[in-house]
Amino acid sequence: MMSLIDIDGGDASKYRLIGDRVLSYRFAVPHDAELYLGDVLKITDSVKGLTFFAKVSDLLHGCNFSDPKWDTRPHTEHFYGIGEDVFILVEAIPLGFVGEDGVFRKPRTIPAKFSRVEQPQAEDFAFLRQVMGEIEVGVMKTGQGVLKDVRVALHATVMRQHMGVFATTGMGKSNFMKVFCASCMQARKFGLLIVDPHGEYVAGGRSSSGTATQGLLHYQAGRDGLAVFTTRSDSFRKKYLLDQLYLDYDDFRAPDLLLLYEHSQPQREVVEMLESTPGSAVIDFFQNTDFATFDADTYTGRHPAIARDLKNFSPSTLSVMQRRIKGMLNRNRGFLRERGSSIPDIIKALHENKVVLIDIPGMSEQSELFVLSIITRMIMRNHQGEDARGAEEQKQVLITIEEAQRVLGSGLGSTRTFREAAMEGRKFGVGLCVVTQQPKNIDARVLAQLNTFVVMGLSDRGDRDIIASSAKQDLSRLDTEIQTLEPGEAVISTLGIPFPVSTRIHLFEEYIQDLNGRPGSRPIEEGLDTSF
Ligand SMILES: Nc1ncnc2c1ncn2[C@@H]1O[C@H](COP(=O)(O)OP(=O)(O)OP(=O)(O)O)[C@@H](O)[C@H]1O
Repeated sequence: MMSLIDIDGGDASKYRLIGDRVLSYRFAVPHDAELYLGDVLKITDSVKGLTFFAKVSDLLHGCNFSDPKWDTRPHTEHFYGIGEDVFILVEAIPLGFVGEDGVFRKPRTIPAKFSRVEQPQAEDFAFLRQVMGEIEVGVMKTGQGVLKDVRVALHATVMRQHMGVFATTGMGKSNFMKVFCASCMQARKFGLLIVDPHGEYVAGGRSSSGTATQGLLHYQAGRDGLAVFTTRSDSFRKKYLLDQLYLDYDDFRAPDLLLLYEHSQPQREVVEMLESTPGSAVIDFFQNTDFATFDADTYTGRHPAIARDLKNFSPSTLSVMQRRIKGMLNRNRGFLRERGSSIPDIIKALHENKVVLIDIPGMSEQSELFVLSIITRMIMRNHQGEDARGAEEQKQVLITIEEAQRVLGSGLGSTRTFREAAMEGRKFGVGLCVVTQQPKNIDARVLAQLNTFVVMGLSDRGDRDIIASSAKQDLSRLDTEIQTLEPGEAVISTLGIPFPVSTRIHLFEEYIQDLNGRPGSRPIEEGLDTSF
């Protein structure tokens, strides 16, 4: 019979590894030991001289008695007592191991039988720290607490390989995105584009639970890493030294209309026909043509080529398109004008590795997608052009798409621009940050392209299953943990970190206070007062 009496005696650990295989460990601990799901433990294999790390994935009651009903018989306690034959069996998932060279590696071997299992000490955290990248988002979580010394940071170089952020509403997605932005402003490793129709990223607002939040401008020490293009009033812009957002007619292409309206087959064909015609020509043609009398053969206006292309379409189809273009101009008149666009400045700021915030508070969902679609297309064209010209250094840009199921769903090709970015972007240094509450409504081919998964509490089993099957690391055994995540907690699976890491995301306000707290940093108001 197995004995749990420790051969080392005294205060030595009674935790000893008894099994099981390369990808799953099992060990027994005393029946009254306090361990929690998600606890990170250290396993010292003194035979091979290796130190393993593992995370508790399950806890079960165990005993050495052959009588299966021992614990339900009357007076059980009286007969047996709760001694060392009654214990807790712990199952754990390996994270990796460190050899004598001090390098952290994926778990490809098994610790020796009866290796000592214990809580890691401060000096052990160096091993976990060495696998982290530059874009800090939180600290490593363990069971009930956190490992304050192990900051979780994503690797900047893998961002072009697309990231997904998955969270049910209220789980802390907005907070995560702001923390991510602040770290990008600090690290300046790639350009990050984010379009905000709610006006909450610039100077804060209210969280989903009603508490006041701060914005990216409050991270005063990182201000050089932020460029804001906004549709807000002159006074707001001047106060915070922001740029005004403009798009011009030539930024527009007919397929952008597909995001704004449902299209019939003939209308779709009109859009496709005009796909590569400059937006200014398309707008001018539709603004100045009377489709009640339009005849391509006798057309004498400024755009004979367009007239020829549209020769075979019915006047009613063309009239509908005319109304839509008028509606599009009306809807977006806050930033869309005939000539003069912010796009070159936006791309320049992205290539200076800044966070570029497009702040369009109060705009409709259609306007948000319209702006995002145009900027995404312009970035893709710019990067494809640079690639063709054989530019020496490839710039990296990450484009955020919030509520991504709207444009990356499995439906019709209404979102070609985004699909193209998802499928081919990485070749040109363009990554997508796909944010959604409903991963199961995202096209599976797009999910398969994502290499970083930030999972923040998904209540729907279908959503969790789809994430587990799409992630490059095995998340299926973390299902219980994902189900029980609290707001602000995440399981992150990413390239460069050899295991899925449970993370307590920083609270944005505390994080920027920490970042701002360096000598020389000033509060936001002070910075503004001295600007004028
Ligand atoms: N890392 C964190 N630490 C502590 N509290 C957090 C953290 N993240 C979020 N919270 C709290 O959880 C609440 C919801 O956060 P947040 O507004 O970011 O959620 P959300 O997922 O963006 O919600 P919605 O989808 O409705 O916008 C807020 O009150 C916030 O303060």
